[in-house]
Amino acid sequence: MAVKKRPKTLSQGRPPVTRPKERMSSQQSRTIIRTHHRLEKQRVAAVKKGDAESAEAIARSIEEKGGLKLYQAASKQGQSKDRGGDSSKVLVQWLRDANVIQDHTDITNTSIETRRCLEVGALSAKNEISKFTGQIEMTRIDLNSQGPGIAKQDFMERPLPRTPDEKFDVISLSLVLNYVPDAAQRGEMLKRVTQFLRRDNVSINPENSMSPAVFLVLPLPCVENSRYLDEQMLLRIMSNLGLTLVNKKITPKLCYYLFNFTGKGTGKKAGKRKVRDGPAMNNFCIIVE
Ligand SMILES: C[S@@+](CC[C@H](N)C(=O)[O-])C[C@H]1O[C@@H](n2cnc3c(N)ncnc32)[C@H](O)[C@@H]1O
Repeated sequence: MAVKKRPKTLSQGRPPVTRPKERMSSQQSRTIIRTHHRLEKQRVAAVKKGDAESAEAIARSIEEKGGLKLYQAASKQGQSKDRGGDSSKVLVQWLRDANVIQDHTDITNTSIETRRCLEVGALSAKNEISKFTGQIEMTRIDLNSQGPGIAKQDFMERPLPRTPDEKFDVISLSLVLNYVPDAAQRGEMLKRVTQFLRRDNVSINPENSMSPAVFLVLPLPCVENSRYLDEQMLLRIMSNLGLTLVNKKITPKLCYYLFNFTGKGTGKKAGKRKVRDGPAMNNFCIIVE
C-alpha cells in the first residue's frame, strides 16, 4: 500500500528567518581578547615613538579584526553563567558582608544609605550589582556603550567632580586596568580613580570601613606571573595612593580586590622594576609617576 505523504507545512518551505546564535568557544574568545590587547599595545607603542603611520596601520588592523565591538562580545562571553558569571557577584557579596547592601527580601535596616557606584568598563546594565536599585545608584561608562544604561565615555576624559555629589562611594574597575595598554597610563587611571571617591559620606556609617571603595579585578597572570608586578608590589602601589586592602579573592583565572580609600596616600611614585624573572612570564606593569 502506498504511504500517503503528509502535506508540508508552510514553515517547512520557508528559509529560516533567524539562525540560532552561534556561541564563541572559550578558545575563540581568548584569542580575540589576546589579539586585541597585543595590537592595542603595539598601537600605543607606535604613537609613543611618534610613528603615526604604523599606529594608523595597526588601528586599521584592529578594526579589520572586529575592533572593540568584537572584543566586548568576547569579554561578555566570559561573563556568561557557564563560564563563572559576572565579576560583580563578588563585589555584591562583599558589600552584603559589610552591610552596605541587603537583599530586598530581608531589608530590616531602613536606615540603609543609597550608595553611588561608578562602573568603568561596563558591558551590561543587568549584572549582579545592578539589581540593587534603591540601595546602589549605578553610573556605567564604557569606551563603547553596549546599550541603554551605559554611557559612552572614556574615564580618563570624564570631567573631574566639582562637588561631593558628583563623587562615588564605590568604583569598579573590573578587567579594565589590564585593558589599558600602557603602564604609565594604568598608574594615571588609578590616581584618577581616587579623585572620584567621596570621603564626606564616611560619617554616615563610620563603622563601615570599606566605603569609599575600589573594586579591582585583574587576570591572575598580571599579578602571579609578571616580571614587573607581584601582589606585594600591587598592594604597595595602592597603599601609596591611599587605598588599603579590605577583601581579596583568588580564582584560577582572576584576582579580585576591594580597597578602602583612606585619603592618606603617600604620593610615592612607582617605577618599572623587575621583581622576578622566568621564561614564561609576562611584562604586565603599573607605573605611577
Ligand atoms: C574586558 S572588558 C571588561 C568588562 C567587564 N567590566 C567585566 O568585568 O567583564 C574591558 C572594558 O573596559 C572598557 N574600558 C577600557 N578602558 C576604558 C576607559 N578608559 N574608560 C571607559 N571604559 C574603558 C573597554 O571598552 C572594555 O569594554
